Amino acid sequence: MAVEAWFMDESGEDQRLPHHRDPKEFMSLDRLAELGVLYWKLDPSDYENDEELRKIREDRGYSYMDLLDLCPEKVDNYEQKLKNFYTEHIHGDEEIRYCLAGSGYFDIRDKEDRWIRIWMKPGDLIVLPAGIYHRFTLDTDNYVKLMRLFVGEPVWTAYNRPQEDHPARKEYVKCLTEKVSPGVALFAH
Ligand SMILES: CSCCC(=O)C(=O)O
Ligand SMILES: [Fe+2]
Repeated sequence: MAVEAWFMDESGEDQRLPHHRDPKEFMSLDRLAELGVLYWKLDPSDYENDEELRKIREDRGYSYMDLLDLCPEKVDNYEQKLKNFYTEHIHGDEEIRYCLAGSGYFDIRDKEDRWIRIWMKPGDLIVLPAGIYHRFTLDTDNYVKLMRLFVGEPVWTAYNRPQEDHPARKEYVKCLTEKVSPGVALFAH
C-alpha cells in the first residue's frame, strides 16, 4: 500500500498520537507531489543490494548515505534531538529519508499552511524539497531506523520558522505559486 498521509487536527495532545481529523481526511500521493514531495515504496529487507535504491541514488546524485537508529541508547542528546526534529523548520537542500524499520511521522505544510501528517513505515522513501516547512516525530511505537541520503557532503542545518527571506524558502514559494512542481523545478539539472 502507498504511504498514508492526512490532514491533522488542531489538538495539542501528545505529538506521537495520529492526530486525525474527525472525520478522517486523507491526502493522495498526487497532492503530495504538487507540494514537491517525492515518494517511493521499496523493499527494505536487503537495502544494501537493492537495485531500485541504487538507481534512485544514481539518478538523483545521492552520493552520501548514513543510518539513524532513533533510540535513546544509540543517539547522543536523544531528548534534545527529538525536540529539535519537532520544531518547524526548513533546510537549504532536500531532506531525503528512507524508513528501514519502525515508523514515524513527517509533518509538512500544504499551500494553505495546514499540517499534513505522513506516516513513514518500512519501505517508504520520501524526498522533501528544499524550503518546505516540516517537522518529525516518532509515533507511539517509539522507534524508527532511517537511512539519510544527500547530494555530496551532508548539511543538516535546520532553519526554524519564520524563514520567509531564506533563498530556499523564496524559491520553494515561487515554484508553488507558479504551479510548477518544486521537485522538478528546483532539482532539474
Ligand atoms: C529523524 S529525521 C527527520 C527530522 C528532520 O526534519 C531533520 O533531521 O531535519
Ligand atoms: Fe528537517
